[in-house]
Amino acid sequence: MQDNLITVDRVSKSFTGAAGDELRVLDEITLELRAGEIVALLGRSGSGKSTLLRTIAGLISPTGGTVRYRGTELNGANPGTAMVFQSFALMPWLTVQDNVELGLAAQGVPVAQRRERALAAIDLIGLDGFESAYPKELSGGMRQRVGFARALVLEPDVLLMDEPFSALDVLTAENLRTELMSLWAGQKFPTKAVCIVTHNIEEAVLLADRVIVLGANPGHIRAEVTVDLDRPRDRKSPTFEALVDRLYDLLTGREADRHEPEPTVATPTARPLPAASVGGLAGLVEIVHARGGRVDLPDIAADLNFEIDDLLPLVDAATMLGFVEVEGGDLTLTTVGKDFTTADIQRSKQLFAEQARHRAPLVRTVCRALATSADGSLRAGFFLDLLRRGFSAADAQRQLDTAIDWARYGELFDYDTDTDRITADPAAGLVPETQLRSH
Ligand SMILES: Nc1ncnc2c1ncn2[C@@H]1O[C@H](COP(=O)(O)OP(=O)(O)OP(=O)(O)O)[C@@H](O)[C@H]1O
Repeated sequence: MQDNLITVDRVSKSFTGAAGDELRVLDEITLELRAGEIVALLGRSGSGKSTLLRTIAGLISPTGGTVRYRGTELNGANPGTAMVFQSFALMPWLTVQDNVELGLAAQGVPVAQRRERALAAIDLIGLDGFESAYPKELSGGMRQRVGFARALVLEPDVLLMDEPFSALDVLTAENLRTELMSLWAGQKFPTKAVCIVTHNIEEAVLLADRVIVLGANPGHIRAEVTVDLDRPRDRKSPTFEALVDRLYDLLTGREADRHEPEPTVATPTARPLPAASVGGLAGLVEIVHARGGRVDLPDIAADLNFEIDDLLPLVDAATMLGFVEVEGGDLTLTTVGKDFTTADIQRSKQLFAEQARHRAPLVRTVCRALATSADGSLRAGFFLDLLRRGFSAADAQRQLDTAIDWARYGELFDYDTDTDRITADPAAGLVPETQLRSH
């Protein structure tokens, strides 16, 4: 049996918003990190990956449930972990050597030993000769090497990594991943397990033994997929591609066991609007049409050089509006989607408006509220206040911005910067014309 290092036991986490409202970010997460394995936490933006990783590191305390390290419940920072950050998080005024020594100094390790251990970590991670350099003198890839050395020098049982390659260019990221994997395969790697947060499916399949797929609203475990492929892994092998397809499916498909209401009846907080502009989602529908009405998602992501986080909101938006359907990693154009993309601009706007009004919960809610208003207009703050019950302030604003973008295109309503009000478009027929607010 594998040695269990960290246990996350029914962990939930809520944050308190500015208005005193509670925002649930993690919901009853249970998982184990065991010696000898690399685990990827895969999910879209906002699914709580970073919050979960920080909870494992003991930097955030859970609202419910416990995190245990070797059987002992955490009470502060997890002594068995060290973290590599996406942003590198180096001290600009310290040299490479001093940056790497920092954590050892905090642990009270004597100076001579600190030097020796830091030099070994610097050597291991390929930074030999850069000991006296300052971060600003290094390329992004070299800076992240310092990030790795600084974590590895602590010889943690579990190395935690929060999107460590996503701030690097493609080639640098690939080189660093490959090097990391060969170190992991060798005897010198000073940690027993790795847990990496990523929104990049291929990265997860490339690195991990197990991929834990997180869903959002609130963050929960959707599925766990074992990656039983020999290393080094070949991205082009059919088994690799099949796993990528499966993970795409898990990230885009509906969850049978969760009661996600249909967009036609859901409230704006139960089915948030995906962060997609009209241009973006219309572009995706156009591509699906141009490719014969059916496409493989991983293929278009690769062709367009898109990362999953860029593409999925567009897929979600097009699905919410009923323009495409998703199944098994494939996107299929619907009849209304085909009409939308082939019709003339006026008809296309009309179709968009009809779909948005019925299938985009926030657009529907705003339309209804405007219809019951005295003059077809309401303060934007009214909607923001309502949204703050289910979203953070920034997310509530983003939701309203998306609704306005969609409604403006569909000529349903618009935002008036002078008055800070949302106003029905006379053409939409939401309110009798005699009632409309005059400008
Ligand atoms: N300190 C905080 N206070 C309030 N809300 C927070 C806080 N930290 C995170 N959140 C919210 O929790 C949700 C999940 O955030 P988190 O960063 O964990 O997600 P993620 O999956 O890592 O996303 P990303 O890939 O965008 O970082 C988001 O809606 C975010 O706004």
